[in-house]
Parts: sequence; C-alpha cells; structure tokens
Amino acid sequence: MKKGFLTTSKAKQQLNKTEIEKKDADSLVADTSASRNLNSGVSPNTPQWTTFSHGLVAEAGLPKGYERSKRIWASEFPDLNDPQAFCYVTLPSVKSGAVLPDNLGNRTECCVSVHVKNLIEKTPGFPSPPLQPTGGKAYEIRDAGAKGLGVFATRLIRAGDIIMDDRPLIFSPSGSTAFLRDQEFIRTLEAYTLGQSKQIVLYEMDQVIKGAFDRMPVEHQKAFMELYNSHKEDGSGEYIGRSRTNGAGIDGKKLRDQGTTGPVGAYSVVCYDYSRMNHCCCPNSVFHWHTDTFTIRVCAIRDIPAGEEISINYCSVLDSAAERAQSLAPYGILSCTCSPSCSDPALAKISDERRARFKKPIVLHPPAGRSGPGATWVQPALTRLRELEEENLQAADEYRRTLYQLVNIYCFLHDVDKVLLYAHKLDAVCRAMDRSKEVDKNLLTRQGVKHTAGWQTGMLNRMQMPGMPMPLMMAFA
Ligand SMILES: C[S@@+](CC[C@H](N)C(=O)[O-])C[C@H]1O[C@@H](n2cnc3c(N)ncnc32)[C@H](O)[C@@H]1O
Repeated sequence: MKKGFLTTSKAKQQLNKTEIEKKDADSLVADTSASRNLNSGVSPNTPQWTTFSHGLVAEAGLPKGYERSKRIWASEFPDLNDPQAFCYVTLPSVKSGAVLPDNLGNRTECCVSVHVKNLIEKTPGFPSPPLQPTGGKAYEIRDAGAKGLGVFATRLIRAGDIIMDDRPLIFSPSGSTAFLRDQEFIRTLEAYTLGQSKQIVLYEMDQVIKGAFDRMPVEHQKAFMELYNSHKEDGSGEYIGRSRTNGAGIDGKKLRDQGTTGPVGAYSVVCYDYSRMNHCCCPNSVFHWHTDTFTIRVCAIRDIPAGEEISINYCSVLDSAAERAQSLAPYGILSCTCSPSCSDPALAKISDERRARFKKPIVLHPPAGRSGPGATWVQPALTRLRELEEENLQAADEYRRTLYQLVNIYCFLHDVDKVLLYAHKLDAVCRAMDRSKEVDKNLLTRQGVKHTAGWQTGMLNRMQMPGMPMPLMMAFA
C-alpha cells in the first residue's frame, strides 16, 4: 500500500525519526491510536506501559527471558457474579444448541467484562436489527491512491442520510484494562524496561483479541485478516495491529468497565466496510456507536456528490494542524494532505486560527428595546457559521451549536424565512449526529414556527417600548 522496502541508510534515518516519535508517544498517557474518539482524561496513576509505541521500534517483540503468559485473561465461562471478570461472548447471543441462522454476519465476537456484557444486554431495544441506509446502499469500496482503499459515494448522498450501519466483527477492550488489575502480572513487568513492558502488554493484548478471533466464523476471520494493518513495525501482532489501525472507539459514557475513567476501561470495535473509511481533517460524515442495534452508524454531515470519497475524522477536528499530525502519526499518516488547509501552509495558518476560535462558543445578548429583522447584533453568529462552512467543519459540534443559536435568534426576531433556512440545516446535522429529538419539528414549517417558545419570547420583546429594559435577561448561547 504505502510502505516499500527501506535501504540501509534510509532505514537508519527512519529508525532515528521513529525513535523521536516513539518518545513523543511514550510521553502521552493515552494510546490515541488504539481507537478513535475515546474520551481523554487518564488518571495520573495510569501506568505508562498502557501507552503503546508506533512506527519502527528498535526492539519490537517479546524481550528475551519473558515467559509467554499462560494466564487466561478472558474466559468463556466467567464468574457471572464478578462484574470485573472478562468473558468471551457472541452478541447478539446464540442460544446453546441453536441451529445458526443465515445471518451469521450479524453476530459479533466480544471480549468484555461481565459488567459491560450486562449493560449491553439490558440496553432497551437490544438487539434491534441494523438500520437500512437511506434510499439504499450508496457507496463502493475502491482504490483511494496513496491512502490504500477508501469508500466512495456512488450517487448524491444528502446531509443527515444514513450511509452504513455496520455490525462489528470484534468488540474488545481498547486499553489494557484486564492487566491493570492483575498484581502478579504487574510485578512481572518490574523486571523490564518501559519499552520492553509495552511489548509484553502488546503481546498479551494480541492474545486477548486472538481469543475472540478464534471463535469467529471462517468468513469473518478472512474479512478481519484482509483489513489494513499500519502497526507492522512496532511489535503489534496481527490481531492487535489490525485493532489499533481500524478500531472505532465506543463512547465511554455509553459502555465502559465498572469504576474506570478515560481510555482505561473503554472499548473499541472493528467492523468491515467501516474500516475502509479514510481520515479527513474536514470530514463529510460522522459516526456513532448504538448499543441497541449493536452497530457503528455512519451518516453524512453535509451533501456528498457522487464520486466523492466518504471520510470520517480519526482525531479532533478542532485541533491545530500540528496536534492533528501527532494524533494521525500512529496510523502511519505522516503528512496529511486531505484538504487544502492541510497541504497549503498559508491556508493551514488561517485554519488553525479559526479552529482555535471555534473552541470558544459565542454568546449573544439582544440589545434592550425592540429588536427586529436585520438586527446587527446577530452578525458574530452569522460570521461563525460562514467560517465553519468555509472550513467544511460541519462535523464539529460548534456547527450544530451555531445553527441552534441562529434558529433561536431568528425565532425571537420573527424572521420565518431565516428560521426555516437554519432549522433545515440543523435538522440534517442532528439526524447525522443522532440528536434528532433536539429539533422541534415545529421549526420546520412556516405555521409551526409561530408556535415555538422562541417566537412567543419575541412577541414579549415586540410589546416593549423602545428604551425600556427587557422583561427577562436574554442570552443566546
Ligand atoms: C482504517 S484504515 C482505512 C482504510 C485503508 N485505507 C485500507 O486500505 O483499508 C486506516 C489506514 O488508512 C490510511 N489512511 C487513512 N486516512 C488517510 C489519509 N488521510 N491520508 C493517508 N492515509 C490514510 C492509513 O494507512 C491508515 O493507517
């Protein structure tokens, strides 16, 4: 795909370079490469060996003298009274003795704590069938040049549409949670350097994922092994390497091990089609985990014309170009050229400055007295929306927030056309981000707008005499 053979001198240069990257990675507390979009906030007590290296590592593989652990980290028959016990389980579950139905493809091999297994099984609606893509399948997987394979739109996909709702092949811990509780194992690591300890933990995690892999039907095993692996030089095995390359992080607020915070105790999934989606710093789609359907759902966040590559973000889109580069390095993405604001230094500077501003929401206060259509105090929100759209940052939460702000403001100002304009954009974004319940459907029709609380507040404002103070302190956030 993108790696060739290295000559000896090139190899040395590469090694020096990756050693620097390795040090950088060592200084991070979270394994950002393990899975996308995990919550940050690692406890200072988290051992450093939970952070894996990437790139060419000088001493990849198990250190001499380390006896491969015979420990069973996860069992098919766990103690169901111990929420911390790890188990292998197929979800949605297959009843003992049942003849497997035709839809093998809808089952996932999981390595989970009993606590997380219970959370999944008790989720209302679990296991609902995956949702159908809006208007039928609208993508193909094909060559994406230097990026390897990619996912491309085969017809126009509208903002808010479901593109895929993918059941994972594997659901497994994204960090080394099981090891953190095993004092005997941790003592074993004391005899080794930090680098060696990381290699040992990588090996043990590889074995954990292999345990789930061994339970998969042959077609799933083949599909898993076909996936790209960007961790061939850092000591990751075949299984953990693919998991680090393709894993999508599960929102820790939804599912995580009991009593854990941050990336420790979090989970990630590896799907098939979803794993072919490449990164873009201004992506045209977003993804979210849904426990009821047990799927990663990808939706368009803006219109995607036929032929365009469908992209997601592997790192925070509001980070600076330098911060994004650091997050992307573990994927082997050393120089991101996904958009003009990545490859052109002048545009990157403007984009960095804007992205930093987008992290700070604007709060607007209407001036005292009557305020009608054409009001100028709205301008900062309009400028922000224009800049977000120029940067193609519809995937940033700030885009949704700004639309919400504008809808509320124009309701207050009784400007129906503008309410409808921004409410329809907001509706698409909320459907993509799965927050559809937030959009009051009244906002989508000319008559409905007049029945909203925002419109009523505007009425009160209109009854005020110029110069008189507002009945309520108003702020649009
Ligand atoms: C989850 S896979 C995506 C699918 C992959 N392209 C394939 O062929 O299967 C992640 C890998 O794709 C490549 N990739 C993704 N986004 C990229 C980008 N914006 N620029 C360069 N390579 C990218 C990197 O090699 C990365 O490790």
